[in-house]
Amino acid sequence: MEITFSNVDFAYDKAAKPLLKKFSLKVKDGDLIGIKGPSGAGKTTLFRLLLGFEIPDSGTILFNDKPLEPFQLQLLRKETTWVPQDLDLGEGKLSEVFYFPFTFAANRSKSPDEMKVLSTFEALGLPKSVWQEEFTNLSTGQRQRVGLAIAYLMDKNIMLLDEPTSALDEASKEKIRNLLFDGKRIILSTSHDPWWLDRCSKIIELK
Ligand SMILES: Nc1ncnc2c1ncn2[C@@H]1O[C@H](COP(=O)(O)OP(=O)(O)OP(=O)(O)O)[C@@H](O)[C@H]1O
Repeated sequence: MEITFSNVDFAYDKAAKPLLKKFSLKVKDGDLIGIKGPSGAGKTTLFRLLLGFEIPDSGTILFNDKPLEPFQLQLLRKETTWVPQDLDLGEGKLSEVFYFPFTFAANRSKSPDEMKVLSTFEALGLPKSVWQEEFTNLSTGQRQRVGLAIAYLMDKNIMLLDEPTSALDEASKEKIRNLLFDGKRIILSTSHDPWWLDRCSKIIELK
């Protein structure tokens, strides 16, 4: 698979200076991309453009060499998981809310049994006890690892990770990298974390 941003300009406020100016990037299977830059530089906006929530003012975004027309966008979305920095699964015990992302048609076939979920939690250093906890009572780092567990279990070819290590200790970071990075899928990550950026195959800096 291949994703290409070619000379993309984008502004939310069309009267203001563009947020992204002539942004170009080519990524392919096995790439682990780190996108860094100050808050507000447009890192998350790149994900929104890729998923078609925003449209470039000029330039093109290609998925497997084809423009993101509705059909191609649908194909891309099917292949993609986005893990936000602060996952919100709503109210309820984790064992109840965990399956919500697996209720969507594109993910239903990936819905894991409880044993698989708990063994993934173990691999990410999450104690089994969190399964019966209220999701909203989990720590930020635990919620983040739940999001990454969901991404792992969905097993998509493209992962968009927002600050994947921001609330994690070094041991957990290592576990997450080992679990998610299989050398085959595309991982696009926003990050301020030198530890994570050091392990990326390519770093993009937004000003
Ligand atoms: N839907 C929107 N409508 C208008 N402006 C927006 C919208 N989303 C983001 N912005 C603005 O665009 C700029 C870039 O936002 P973006 O979330 O892409 O930044 P970021 O680099 O991911 O920041 P952070 O590191 O804080 O997450 C910010 O100034 C933000 O306020």
